[in-house]
Amino acid sequence: MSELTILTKAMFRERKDIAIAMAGGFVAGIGGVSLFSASGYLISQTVFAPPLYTLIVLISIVKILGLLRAVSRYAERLYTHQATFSILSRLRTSFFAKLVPMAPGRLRTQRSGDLLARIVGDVESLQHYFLRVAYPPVVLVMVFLATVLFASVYSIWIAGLLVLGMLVVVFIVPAIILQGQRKIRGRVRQQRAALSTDATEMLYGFLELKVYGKLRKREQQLLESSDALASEQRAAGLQLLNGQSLHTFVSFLIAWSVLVLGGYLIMRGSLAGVFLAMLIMAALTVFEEAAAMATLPAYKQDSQHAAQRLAETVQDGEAEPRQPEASLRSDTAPSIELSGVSFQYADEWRPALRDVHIRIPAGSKAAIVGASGSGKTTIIELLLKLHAPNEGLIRMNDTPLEELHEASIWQSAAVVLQQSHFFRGTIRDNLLLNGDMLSEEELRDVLVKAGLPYKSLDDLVYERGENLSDGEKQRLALARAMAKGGHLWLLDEPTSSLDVVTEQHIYRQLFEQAAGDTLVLICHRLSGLESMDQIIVMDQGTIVEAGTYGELMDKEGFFYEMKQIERQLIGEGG
Ligand SMILES: Nc1ncnc2c1ncn2[C@@H]1O[C@H](COP(=O)(O)OP(=O)(O)OP(=O)(O)O)[C@@H](O)[C@H]1O
Repeated sequence: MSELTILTKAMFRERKDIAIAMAGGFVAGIGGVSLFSASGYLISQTVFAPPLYTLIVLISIVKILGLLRAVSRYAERLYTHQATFSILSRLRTSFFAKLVPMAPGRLRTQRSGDLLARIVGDVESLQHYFLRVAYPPVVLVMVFLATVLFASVYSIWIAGLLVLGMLVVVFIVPAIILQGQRKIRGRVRQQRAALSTDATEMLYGFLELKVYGKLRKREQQLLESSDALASEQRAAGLQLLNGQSLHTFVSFLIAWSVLVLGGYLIMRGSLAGVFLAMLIMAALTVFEEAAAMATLPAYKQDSQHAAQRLAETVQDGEAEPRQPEASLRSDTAPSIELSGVSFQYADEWRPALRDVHIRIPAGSKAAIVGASGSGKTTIIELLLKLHAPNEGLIRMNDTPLEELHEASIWQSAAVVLQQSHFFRGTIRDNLLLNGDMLSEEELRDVLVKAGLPYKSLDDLVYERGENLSDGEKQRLALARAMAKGGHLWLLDEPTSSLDVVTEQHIYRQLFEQAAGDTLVLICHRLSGLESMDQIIVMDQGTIVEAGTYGELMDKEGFFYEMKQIERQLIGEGG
């Protein structure tokens, strides 16, 4: 139950609304019982032709009780829902707050469709915990006890029968339903996760599936997943209906038992006959109030499982690191030093980086080149503190990275990652991710510098930048970094989809803006690296060469070889 602690805490914060809701629920509950009991009594009384004023008083009481029940039920609904939505918003913010720091690490390893279902569905299903699991039994027991107390005034036996009925509907029937729901709900959740993964994959991979002629097969698979989910849901629904029927059966059984017992007590002379209808009506109404107990197990199962999965999502991941106080100075270009850095991704069998030593003086420009998979991106991710090295030390401005608050690094850095994400909105929205206060003029200027002079700030960007070419996406990502600025530039293959002419134009603008800043550029193309202060050549997680362009060419080593191959490929000659 520890996963539900966060829920309990959120509920505690809404204690005022919950207390009002409970008061409302209690008054509505006993109002209902009193209303129907009074009606039963009124009907019985009419047989004795009582004086008119007695009937008037009784009818007025019935009317007042009806009104009281309606008003208090309204208050109960209003406050329970108010509390539920507040709890839900607290849960969402607390869950997302925990999720954000782990985004680069843990979230990448999860199936995105299933994760999406978890984040949205599981948080939503927690809203039922208060409304359908924690709240109803408390109010119900209060109403039951009040009814039992009321019944005991007339007959201790009938009161005892009601207690017995209460125990059965509050504990035994839900326990039976829970037993059945446990298995079925587990299967429903599995199928739902499978369906959302299949749907997400089909949505994202639609074009590839179509081109490779696999769309039909995937559609079939999706339909099968959907049918399987529907059939499990049907089974769960049926089981729940059976549970509700059992509940209704027990309720009627108790009401009939009250009738039989009441008849017996009347015959024995220990109960006045005029009260029998009242007691039967009280029994029927109080069990009707208990209808929520039949659906409670299903909601309990769902909320408990949702809380457990959410807790797993945020707890099993890389532990949220406690952020140190020190900040990277954002007003000057930082120096960078990696000494003996090794790093291995969690589920990988070989290290991505092995004993890497790099020194990038403040304000200098370094290019990292090397074969695909040689660990270049990993270096940028380590510099951004998205992961921590397994061995060795990374320093910025001579301060170890673990002593620097990660947000201060992100704030100082202008970053272009290999895959940038674009949001639905306009070019302007996508440029101003940080809400930076740049004028229209400055934003347009940035677009021109990044090689997008033909784009307007109001041009629409579809979800994930679907309406942009790969080259446009890269230029928009560069424009975003330029708009943000900073004294540390971390650029991971920012121009790999661009033609050489556009690339050179952008580099000129970029280097002009970054003059005096520290810049790390990962690139595959080796042209234009002459101006870099150092070039680091990587292979299989290690540095095989480092030096200026001239030094590396003179050395005729790894870089020289790569350059020769590139020249042959593009027919540059000489
Ligand atoms: N998130 C990850 N989880 C597990 N392994 C990873 C992850 N990212 C990268 N790797 C592995 O780490 C190694 C280095 O990857 P990295 O992305 O740093 O290479 P790279 O030199 O930037 O490659 P490329 O030029 O293709 O972008 C590769 O073997 C890769 O499979």
